[in-house]
Amino acid sequence: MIRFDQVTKLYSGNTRPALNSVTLEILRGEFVFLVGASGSGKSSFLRLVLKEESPSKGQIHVLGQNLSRLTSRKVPYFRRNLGVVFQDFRLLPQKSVFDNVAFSLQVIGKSKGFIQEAVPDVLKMVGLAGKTGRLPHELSGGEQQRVAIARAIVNKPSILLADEPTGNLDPTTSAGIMTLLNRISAGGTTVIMATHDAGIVDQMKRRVVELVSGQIVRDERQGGYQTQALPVQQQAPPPTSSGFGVGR
Ligand SMILES: Nc1ncnc2c1ncn2[C@@H]1O[C@H](COP(=O)(O)OP(=O)(O)OP(=O)(O)O)[C@@H](O)[C@H]1O
Repeated sequence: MIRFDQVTKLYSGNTRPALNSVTLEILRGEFVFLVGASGSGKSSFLRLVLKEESPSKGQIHVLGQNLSRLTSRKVPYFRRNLGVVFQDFRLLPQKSVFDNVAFSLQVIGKSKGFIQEAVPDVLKMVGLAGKTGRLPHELSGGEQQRVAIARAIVNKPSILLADEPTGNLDPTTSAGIMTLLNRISAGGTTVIMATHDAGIVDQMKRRVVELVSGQIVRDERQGGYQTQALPVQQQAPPPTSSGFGVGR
């Protein structure tokens, strides 16, 4: 579904690559958390999947296509298979909830009939059936993110990329958004979510890929936000010790 083969991304003017020889495969239907400090390369990874950026070295395959062979004319068609959600929602402020979602279908030429059916369906799925006429500023942050998610999934993409989707939300609202993303994943969509939210990652117990300075340092099946393998060792002292042997 998504394959990175020794992908390096060096932005012009930088001396250190944002991604450094990253090799990774993500299968259909997986839910993957991308974690790592600010600047470790998470957003760059997502932008490369979307072909918003091109790698400096290495190959990327998404949905069976080698992205280096995808001509710029074909990129908009390719992106129809991918939904994207951001931390700051990025809704159109003058358009209603309905129109924000409908707009993404209008621009790809969907018929009026299709839009009239698909938009209410997806708004119901994200729990906004009663708020279709509101403007974004008349919604809470969590509701705005639900609109953004509805917009991202209304065309039934195979892959949903989420860049810190809970970054602006309180823990309870974030939990609601995660329930929604979980449901989308259960429907067969591959979800890749970059996050700094340790609580969410620890709770979900999904695949965790950790980046440090553009390199993958951990890829765990049911991981937590922080590695379990590093030496935060709280082992019981050996039976003969007094129990105060730390540091010896
Ligand atoms: N368009 C760009 N031009 C130059 N350098 C960039 C560009 N985008 C990102 N970088 C650099 O690439 C590195 C990785 O950035 P990236 O945004 O991928 O990290 P991140 O893990 O998503 O960070 P955050 O958690 O803060 O969003 C950083 O050093 C950043 O300064």
